[in-house]
Amino acid sequence: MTDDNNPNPKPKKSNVYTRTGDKGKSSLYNGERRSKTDDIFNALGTVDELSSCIGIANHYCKKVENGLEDKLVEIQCKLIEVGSNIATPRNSSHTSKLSFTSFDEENVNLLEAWIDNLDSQLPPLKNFILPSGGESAVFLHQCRSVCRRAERVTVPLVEAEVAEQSVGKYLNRLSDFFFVAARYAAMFEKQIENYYEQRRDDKESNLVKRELSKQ
Ligand SMILES: Nc1ncnc2c1ncn2[C@@H]1O[C@H](COP(=O)(O)OP(=O)(O)OP(=O)(O)O)[C@@H](O)[C@H]1O
Repeated sequence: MTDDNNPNPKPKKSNVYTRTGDKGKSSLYNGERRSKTDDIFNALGTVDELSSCIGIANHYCKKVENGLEDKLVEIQCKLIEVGSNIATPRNSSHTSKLSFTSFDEENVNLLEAWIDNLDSQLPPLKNFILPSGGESAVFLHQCRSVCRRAERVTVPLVEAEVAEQSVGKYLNRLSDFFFVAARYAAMFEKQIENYYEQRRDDKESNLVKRELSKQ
């Protein structure tokens, strides 16, 4: 019997897996093979994790149409470019690959403009915020803290001139964006934001709850 007549043909092998990474090594964008324990893969993996968190946050932002949706997708695209920069060591890659994966500092300026715009609408902050404020806000806070970890694991690569400085700046500014975006999302949904307030009398709770109101 030929394959054409087989009622249950085996599906064609997927190219999702090549098995080349089974022994714990993988490829950088310049073709170099390194252990998956390398700092570069740690940073790439953390940036990828951040993008997944943004996907969750955006799922909730879309439900309420709070206006952050397009920005979050735009950031996910930029994180692909951050990953390409990290995966192409500045100090050991061909010039053509370097220029193709350069990360434009203009991306940082755009984030700053978004931060300024959102922050100008928020009430000023006097206390530490506890991640709170509804579904969109809490996932945006998670994005903020995962982003800070992505920054921590990327900084040594920037210091070693493996990744560009613009990438370090972008991740640093991005956690600030998530902070204001989380507060904005809570305000948009008229949710309660929880704050920590230091009290002298330790019988009293440190928790303060406040609804955010538009400035
Ligand atoms: N564990 C990991 N953490 C972060 N980045 C990774 C990891 N594994 C691979 N990568 C990066 O992501 C790219 C795609 O990953 P993929 O899983 O296809 O690679 P692989 O494990 O080397 O291959 P395969 O899964 O086909 O055996 C790799 O080329 C590498 O740059």
